[in-house]
Amino acid sequence: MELEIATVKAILTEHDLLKEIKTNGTTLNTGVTYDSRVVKPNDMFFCKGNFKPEYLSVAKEKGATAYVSETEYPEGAGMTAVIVTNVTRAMAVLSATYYDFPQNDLYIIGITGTKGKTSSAYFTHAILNQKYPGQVALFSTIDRIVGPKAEDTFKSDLTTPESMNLFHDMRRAVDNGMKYLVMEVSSQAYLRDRVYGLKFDCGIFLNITPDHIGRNEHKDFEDYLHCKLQLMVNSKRCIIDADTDRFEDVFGAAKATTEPDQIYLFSADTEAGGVDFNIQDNEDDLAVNRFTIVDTDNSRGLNITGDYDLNVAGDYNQSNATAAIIAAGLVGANHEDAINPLSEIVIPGRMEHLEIENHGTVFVDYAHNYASLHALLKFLKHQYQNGRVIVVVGSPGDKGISRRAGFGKALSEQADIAYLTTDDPGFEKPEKIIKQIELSIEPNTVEIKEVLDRRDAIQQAIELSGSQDVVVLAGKGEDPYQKIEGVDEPWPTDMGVAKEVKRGLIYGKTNK
Ligand SMILES: CC(=O)N[C@H]1[C@@H](OP(=O)(O)OP(=O)(O)OC[C@H]2O[C@@H](n3ccc(=O)[nH]c3=O)[C@H](O)[C@@H]2O)O[C@H](CO)[C@@H](O)[C@@H]1O[C@H](C)C(=O)N[C@@H](C)C(=O)N[C@H](CCC(=O)O)C(=O)O
Ligand SMILES: Nc1ncnc2c1ncn2[C@@H]1O[C@H](COP(=O)(O)OP(=O)(O)OP(=O)(O)O)[C@@H](O)[C@H]1O
Repeated sequence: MELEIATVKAILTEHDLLKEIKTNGTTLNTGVTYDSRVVKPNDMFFCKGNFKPEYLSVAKEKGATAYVSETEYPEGAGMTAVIVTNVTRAMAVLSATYYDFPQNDLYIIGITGTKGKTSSAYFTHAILNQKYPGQVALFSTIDRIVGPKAEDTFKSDLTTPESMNLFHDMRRAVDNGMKYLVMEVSSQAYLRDRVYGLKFDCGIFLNITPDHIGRNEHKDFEDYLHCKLQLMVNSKRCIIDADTDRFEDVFGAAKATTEPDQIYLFSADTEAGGVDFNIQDNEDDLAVNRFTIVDTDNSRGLNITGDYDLNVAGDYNQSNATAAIIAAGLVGANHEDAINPLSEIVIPGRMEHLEIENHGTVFVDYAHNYASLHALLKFLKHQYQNGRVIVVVGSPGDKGISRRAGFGKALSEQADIAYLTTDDPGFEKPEKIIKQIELSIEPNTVEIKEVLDRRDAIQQAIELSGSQDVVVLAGKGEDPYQKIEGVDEPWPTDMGVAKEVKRGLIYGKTNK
């Protein structure tokens, strides 16, 4: 792979991003990076985000010969300086060029929504992989799959990677023979130009509720919505959950660039008119999640109507699965292709459960804002009508401030006992975060217990529970870290702790 300076000039000019190029005579770069720690000789270095000029000095020392930046730096003297109007956009278009436009060899399905992106991505991947084995890549919050071998699956750092990593991983996927890519598209991906210039073959919009507002994220809800809508604007086909808040905005964004016959709507409201597919909920308890997709408009020609059993509980997962079934249906997967993968699928950290004799059933779930915690607790409360809903939850520091009030509200509405504890406090004090959640709990609705140590909180919640109760460990899913003051402290996962407690209860000792 290489990038000629003449090509850099042409691409940046085409995208109206070039201010000037001050060349040091180098005409070709053999590598690209935005991290001085991994620079190799003759790399092109991108100065982005919370960049510090000393990183450029390090990059130069290690042999980088060109840099791309919005301003010229004395530290870059002697290097080719590519000065641009917007460095994250420049990084996106130049990364696509460097990796030789892998997107052109992939059918790309992008999924956005405040909740359900990962679940829908796993459902879509599973169905397509059944139809086209070994040809479907997945870029999700949990895993990235870029090929059929074990070494082609690895953990993700971000929901949607930085553009350079995105195109790098797409190239790997294409070289490994992948033909389809299912990827989550966070609002941050648009805010930070991670998918700038990318056209999606199919875009899915699931839902929107307030989240991701605050420092480092969106300035307000309208900005959050605006970013999410960009997936509809940039998709050739659109699938929309018609039950979403702000439906008219979402539909409007889709219609702006997509012909009506390429927009597919579905609804969990069986009475809803004007949609292409209705979801009929046949049974949604913990053992069975059974639904039927009813086609209201046979002219769409997809062979996906019929009954489905979903292995992941939660009525909201019927909507996530329907979006996935339609998306896969658009590239040839039919009802038969979808039945088995959906009836077997397991998604790490989503609705994982553990039975503990004489104590409650423990659920580990990634619910970490109002909408998801509310949906989860409402579902479980309905399932465990004779028991109590005991929730262990905290809220992360340094981001998603609105989640704190959201947790308080969801707990007030559905929980019986709440253990307020630590979850990725970052540079904030967990006791302060806990107080903020507590202040949002309606008086006399929930019994509140403050237990700062998450391990203790989980243990106490399980020990307190009786056989009819449900214990919900919310927010972390299968996350193996606690983020504390800039350090990722290893965490045995919520399920790991629950299993330890179970062993302790069985063998008469705890493993603390
Ligand atoms: C606000 C935000 O999105 N920031 C992302 C962004 O940060 P940044 O560009 O400022 O980078 P930085 O890590 O502060 O460092 C500045 C630059 O200096 C470079 N550097 C740094 C140190 C050094 O020694 N040398 C060096 O060159 C870095 O490589 C970087 O290019 O680029 C970094 C990668 O370069 C990301 O890790 C970082 O994500 C942070 C950690 C983050 O938490 N992002 C969240 C908000 C996020 O993106 N979430 C969404 C949504 C998830 C959801 O829907 O739930 C996601 O898509 O994951
Ligand atoms: N459609 C939905 N509506 C409401 N809640 C949902 C929905 N889908 C999933 N959830 C809840 O949200 C949690 C997270 O789901 P999932 O990981 O699929 O969403 P996500 O959009 O990828 O989340 P995030 O952006 O936080 O990574 C689930 O564990 C479940 O509790």
